[in-house]
Amino acid sequence: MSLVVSEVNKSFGQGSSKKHVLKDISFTGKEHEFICILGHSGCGKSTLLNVLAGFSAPDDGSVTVNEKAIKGPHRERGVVFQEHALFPWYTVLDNIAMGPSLEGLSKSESREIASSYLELVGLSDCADQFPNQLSGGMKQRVGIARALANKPRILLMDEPFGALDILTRETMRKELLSIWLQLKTMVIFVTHSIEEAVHLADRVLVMKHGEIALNKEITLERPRKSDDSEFISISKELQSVLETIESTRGVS
Ligand SMILES: Nc1ncnc2c1ncn2[C@@H]1O[C@H](COP(=O)(O)OP(=O)(O)OP(=O)(O)O)[C@@H](O)[C@H]1O
Repeated sequence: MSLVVSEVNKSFGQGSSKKHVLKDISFTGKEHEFICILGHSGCGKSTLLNVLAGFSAPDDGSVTVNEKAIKGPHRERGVVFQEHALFPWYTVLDNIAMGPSLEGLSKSESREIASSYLELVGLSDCADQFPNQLSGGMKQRVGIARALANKPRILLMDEPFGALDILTRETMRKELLSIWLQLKTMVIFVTHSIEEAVHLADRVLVMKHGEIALNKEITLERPRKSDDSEFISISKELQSVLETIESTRGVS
Protein backbone atom coordinates (compact mmCIF):
# COMPACT_ATOMS: atom_id res chain seq x y z
CA MET A 1 0.00 0.00 0.00
CA SER A 2 1.43 3.35 -0.94
CA LEU A 3 0.40 6.98 -0.96
CA VAL A 4 2.08 9.28 -3.46
CA VAL A 5 1.48 13.01 -3.31
CA SER A 6 3.07 14.73 -6.27
CA GLU A 7 3.45 18.48 -6.83
CA VAL A 8 0.08 19.36 -5.38
CA ASN A 9 -0.99 23.00 -5.60
CA LYS A 10 -4.14 24.52 -4.19
CA SER A 11 -5.36 28.12 -4.18
CA PHE A 12 -8.43 29.85 -2.84
CA GLY A 13 -10.05 33.01 -4.20
CA GLN A 14 -9.64 34.92 -7.42
CA GLY A 15 -7.61 37.83 -8.78
CA SER A 16 -5.83 40.00 -6.23
CA SER A 17 -7.38 38.11 -3.30
CA LYS A 18 -6.11 34.75 -4.62
CA LYS A 19 -4.26 32.81 -1.94
CA HIS A 20 -1.80 30.09 -2.92
CA VAL A 21 -2.20 27.77 0.07
CA LEU A 22 -0.45 24.54 -1.02
CA LYS A 23 2.71 24.94 -3.09
CA ASP A 24 4.22 21.96 -4.88
CA ILE A 25 3.59 19.52 -2.07
CA SER A 26 5.25 16.15 -2.69
CA PHE A 27 5.80 13.23 -0.33
CA THR A 28 5.16 9.52 -0.13
CA GLY A 29 3.59 7.38 2.56
CA LYS A 30 4.47 3.73 3.07
CA GLU A 31 2.35 0.92 4.41
CA HIS A 32 2.05 1.17 8.24
CA GLU A 33 3.79 4.53 8.32
CA PHE A 34 2.81 7.12 10.94
CA ILE A 35 3.22 10.55 9.37
CA CYS A 36 2.76 13.79 11.32
CA ILE A 37 2.16 17.09 9.57
CA LEU A 38 3.50 19.80 11.86
CA GLY A 39 3.17 23.53 11.35
CA HIS A 40 1.93 26.87 12.54
CA SER A 41 -1.67 27.92 12.27
CA GLY A 42 -2.63 28.83 8.72
CA CYS A 43 0.27 27.04 6.95
CA GLY A 44 -2.12 24.76 5.06
CA LYS A 45 -2.22 21.55 7.14
CA SER A 46 -6.00 21.12 7.08
CA THR A 47 -6.13 22.08 3.41
CA LEU A 48 -3.65 19.30 2.67
CA LEU A 49 -5.59 16.80 4.76
CA ASN A 50 -8.81 17.75 2.96
CA VAL A 51 -7.11 17.07 -0.37
CA LEU A 52 -5.89 13.68 0.89
CA ALA A 53 -9.40 12.87 2.15
CA GLY A 54 -10.79 13.75 -1.27
CA PHE A 55 -13.03 16.49 0.16
CA SER A 56 -11.32 19.03 -2.03
CA ALA A 57 -9.48 18.62 -5.35
CA PRO A 58 -6.01 20.04 -5.97
CA ASP A 59 -5.65 22.70 -8.70
CA ASP A 60 -2.87 20.59 -10.16
CA GLY A 61 -0.61 17.75 -9.14
CA SER A 62 -1.82 14.33 -8.11
CA VAL A 63 -2.60 12.13 -5.12
CA THR A 64 -2.58 8.39 -5.67
CA VAL A 65 -3.25 5.44 -3.39
CA ASN A 66 -1.75 2.23 -4.76
CA GLU A 67 -1.17 4.07 -8.03
CA LYS A 68 -4.86 4.98 -8.41
CA ALA A 69 -5.73 8.67 -8.46
CA ILE A 70 -8.15 9.62 -5.70
CA LYS A 71 -11.41 11.03 -7.01
CA GLY A 72 -13.26 11.98 -3.84
CA PRO A 73 -13.88 10.64 -0.33
CA HIS A 74 -13.57 6.88 0.03
CA ARG A 75 -13.86 4.49 2.95
CA GLU A 76 -10.23 3.41 2.38
CA ARG A 77 -9.38 6.85 3.85
CA GLY A 78 -10.99 7.36 7.29
CA VAL A 79 -11.12 10.85 8.80
CA VAL A 80 -11.08 11.93 12.45
CA PHE A 81 -11.51 15.64 13.19
CA GLN A 82 -10.81 17.74 16.28
CA GLU A 83 -14.55 18.11 16.78
CA HIS A 84 -16.01 14.65 17.08
CA ALA A 85 -18.96 14.76 14.70
CA LEU A 86 -21.04 12.04 16.36
CA PHE A 87 -24.77 11.72 15.84
CA PRO A 88 -26.33 12.71 19.19
CA TRP A 89 -29.51 10.67 18.67
CA TYR A 90 -27.62 7.39 18.10
CA THR A 91 -26.03 5.32 20.84
CA VAL A 92 -22.26 5.00 20.89
CA LEU A 93 -22.52 1.51 19.37
CA ASP A 94 -24.82 2.65 16.57
CA ASN A 95 -22.59 5.63 15.77
CA ILE A 96 -19.77 3.17 15.12
CA ALA A 97 -22.01 0.61 13.37
CA MET A 98 -23.15 3.21 10.85
CA GLY A 99 -20.24 2.75 8.41
CA PRO A 100 -20.48 -1.04 8.14
CA SER A 101 -24.25 -0.78 7.92
CA LEU A 102 -24.02 1.75 5.05
CA GLU A 103 -21.79 -0.78 3.32
CA GLY A 104 -24.74 -3.16 3.31
CA LEU A 105 -23.97 -5.36 6.31
CA SER A 106 -26.90 -6.47 8.47
CA LYS A 107 -27.66 -4.67 11.72
CA SER A 108 -26.28 -7.52 13.82
CA GLU A 109 -23.10 -7.86 11.73
CA SER A 110 -22.55 -4.10 11.86
CA ARG A 111 -23.03 -4.05 15.62
CA GLU A 112 -20.63 -6.95 16.03
CA ILE A 113 -17.93 -5.04 14.12
CA ALA A 114 -18.76 -1.90 16.12
CA SER A 115 -18.38 -3.85 19.40
CA SER A 116 -14.93 -5.06 18.45
CA TYR A 117 -13.71 -1.51 17.72
CA LEU A 118 -15.36 -0.20 20.86
CA GLU A 119 -13.39 -2.79 22.77
CA LEU A 120 -10.22 -1.72 20.97
CA VAL A 121 -10.66 1.87 22.22
CA GLY A 122 -11.55 0.64 25.72
CA LEU A 123 -15.18 1.75 25.78
CA SER A 124 -17.15 -1.49 25.74
CA ASP A 125 -19.08 -0.38 28.82
CA CYS A 126 -20.42 2.69 27.00
CA ALA A 127 -22.06 0.91 24.06
CA ASP A 128 -25.60 1.94 24.99
CA GLN A 129 -24.81 5.48 26.10
CA PHE A 130 -25.44 8.57 24.01
CA PRO A 131 -22.61 10.94 22.97
CA ASN A 132 -23.72 13.70 25.36
CA GLN A 133 -23.13 11.32 28.29
CA LEU A 134 -19.42 11.02 27.42
CA SER A 135 -16.36 13.15 28.19
CA GLY A 136 -14.41 14.85 25.36
CA GLY A 137 -11.74 12.11 25.39
CA MET A 138 -14.36 9.37 25.29
CA LYS A 139 -16.14 11.05 22.38
CA GLN A 140 -12.85 11.27 20.55
CA ARG A 141 -12.25 7.54 21.12
CA VAL A 142 -15.69 6.83 19.67
CA GLY A 143 -14.75 9.01 16.67
CA ILE A 144 -11.60 6.94 16.18
CA ALA A 145 -13.51 3.64 16.56
CA ARG A 146 -16.07 4.89 14.05
CA ALA A 147 -13.37 5.71 11.49
CA LEU A 148 -11.64 2.35 12.11
CA ALA A 149 -14.88 0.37 11.71
CA ASN A 150 -14.69 1.16 7.99
CA LYS A 151 -11.29 -0.62 7.95
CA PRO A 152 -9.52 2.34 6.34
CA ARG A 153 -6.09 1.79 4.81
CA ILE A 154 -5.21 5.37 5.70
CA LEU A 155 -6.44 7.15 8.82
CA LEU A 156 -6.41 10.94 8.42
CA MET A 157 -6.51 12.81 11.73
CA ASP A 158 -6.85 16.61 11.92
CA GLU A 159 -5.64 17.71 15.37
CA PRO A 160 -7.80 15.01 16.92
CA PHE A 161 -6.66 15.75 20.46
CA GLY A 162 -6.51 19.54 20.10
CA ALA A 163 -9.62 20.16 22.18
CA LEU A 164 -8.55 17.86 25.04
CA ASP A 165 -6.78 18.75 28.28
CA ILE A 166 -3.10 17.87 28.50
CA LEU A 167 -3.49 14.70 30.60
CA THR A 168 -6.26 13.28 28.45
CA ARG A 169 -4.23 14.21 25.40
CA GLU A 170 -1.27 12.15 26.64
CA THR A 171 -3.50 9.17 27.41
CA MET A 172 -5.10 9.40 23.97
CA ARG A 173 -1.69 9.61 22.33
CA LYS A 174 -0.62 6.37 24.02
CA GLU A 175 -3.89 4.67 23.12
CA LEU A 176 -3.65 5.75 19.51
CA LEU A 177 -0.13 4.32 19.32
CA SER A 178 -1.25 1.04 20.79
CA ILE A 179 -4.18 0.83 18.34
CA TRP A 180 -1.87 1.70 15.43
CA LEU A 181 0.63 -0.96 16.53
CA GLN A 182 -2.17 -3.53 16.46
CA LEU A 183 -3.82 -2.46 13.20
CA LYS A 184 -0.83 -0.96 11.38
CA THR A 185 -2.99 1.34 9.29
CA MET A 186 -1.13 4.26 7.70
CA VAL A 187 -1.84 7.34 9.83
CA ILE A 188 -1.53 10.96 8.75
CA PHE A 189 -1.84 13.13 11.82
CA VAL A 190 -1.97 16.93 11.85
CA THR A 191 -0.63 18.67 14.93
CA HIS A 192 0.76 21.97 16.25
CA SER A 193 2.73 20.13 18.92
CA ILE A 194 6.38 19.23 18.41
CA GLU A 195 6.27 16.84 21.37
CA GLU A 196 3.20 15.05 20.01
CA ALA A 197 4.88 14.72 16.60
CA VAL A 198 8.13 13.28 18.04
CA HIS A 199 6.22 10.84 20.23
CA LEU A 200 4.07 9.58 17.37
CA ALA A 201 5.73 9.88 14.01
CA ASP A 202 7.86 7.67 11.80
CA ARG A 203 8.07 10.75 9.60
CA VAL A 204 7.40 14.41 10.30
CA LEU A 205 6.55 16.85 7.52
CA VAL A 206 7.12 20.41 8.74
CA MET A 207 4.99 22.82 6.71
CA LYS A 208 6.01 26.40 5.98
CA HIS A 209 3.68 28.80 4.18
CA GLY A 210 2.15 25.96 2.18
CA GLU A 211 5.43 24.16 1.44
CA ILE A 212 7.15 21.23 3.09
CA ALA A 213 10.14 22.81 4.82
CA LEU A 214 11.44 19.56 6.31
CA ASN A 215 10.68 15.89 5.68
CA LYS A 216 12.28 14.08 8.61
CA GLU A 217 12.28 10.38 9.34
CA ILE A 218 12.28 9.43 13.04
CA THR A 219 13.65 6.00 13.83
CA LEU A 220 13.63 6.25 17.65
CA GLU A 221 12.34 3.09 19.28
CA ARG A 222 8.93 3.12 20.93
CA PRO A 223 7.82 3.82 23.58
CA ARG A 224 9.66 7.12 23.30
CA LYS A 225 10.64 9.19 26.29
CA SER A 226 10.63 12.98 26.12
CA ASP A 227 13.75 13.18 28.34
CA ASP A 228 15.77 10.90 26.04
CA SER A 229 18.69 12.81 24.48
CA GLU A 230 17.76 11.92 20.89
CA PHE A 231 14.11 12.87 21.53
CA ILE A 232 15.33 16.27 22.76
CA SER A 233 17.69 16.76 19.84
CA ILE A 234 14.99 15.94 17.23
CA SER A 235 12.57 18.27 19.04
CA LYS A 236 15.16 21.06 18.90
CA GLU A 237 15.72 20.47 15.19
CA LEU A 238 11.96 20.73 14.51
CA GLN A 239 11.75 23.78 16.79
CA SER A 240 14.55 25.51 14.91
CA VAL A 241 12.82 24.89 11.55
CA LEU A 242 9.57 26.27 13.01
CA GLU A 243 11.40 29.30 14.45
CA THR A 244 12.98 30.01 11.07
CA ILE A 245 9.48 29.86 9.69
CA GLU A 246 8.27 32.27 12.37
CA SER A 247 11.08 34.75 11.73
CA THR A 248 10.53 34.72 7.95
CA ARG A 249 6.74 35.13 8.16
CA GLY A 250 5.44 37.83 5.92
CA VAL A 251 8.74 38.00 4.04
CA SER A 252 8.23 35.15 1.55
N1 LIG B 1 -12.23 27.26 1.78
C1 LIG B 1 -11.34 28.23 1.91
N2 LIG B 1 -11.51 29.41 1.29
C2 LIG B 1 -10.58 30.39 1.39
N3 LIG B 1 -9.45 30.31 2.12
C3 LIG B 1 -9.23 29.15 2.77
C4 LIG B 1 -10.16 28.06 2.71
N4 LIG B 1 -9.67 27.04 3.45
C5 LIG B 1 -8.50 27.48 3.97
N5 LIG B 1 -8.25 28.74 3.55
C6 LIG B 1 -7.06 29.53 3.89
O1 LIG B 1 -5.93 28.71 3.66
C7 LIG B 1 -4.94 28.96 4.64
C8 LIG B 1 -4.54 27.64 5.29
O2 LIG B 1 -5.66 27.16 6.05
P1 LIG B 1 -5.59 25.75 6.79
O3 LIG B 1 -6.88 25.58 7.50
O4 LIG B 1 -5.19 24.71 5.81
O5 LIG B 1 -4.39 25.99 7.80
P2 LIG B 1 -3.92 25.10 9.04
O6 LIG B 1 -2.45 24.99 8.92
O7 LIG B 1 -4.70 23.85 9.10
O8 LIG B 1 -4.29 26.05 10.25
P3 LIG B 1 -4.78 25.68 11.75
O9 LIG B 1 -3.61 25.00 12.39
O10 LIG B 1 -5.08 27.02 12.34
O11 LIG B 1 -5.99 24.78 11.61
C9 LIG B 1 -5.53 29.97 5.62
O12 LIG B 1 -5.03 31.24 5.30
C10 LIG B 1 -7.01 29.89 5.36
O13 LIG B 1 -7.63 31.12 5.60
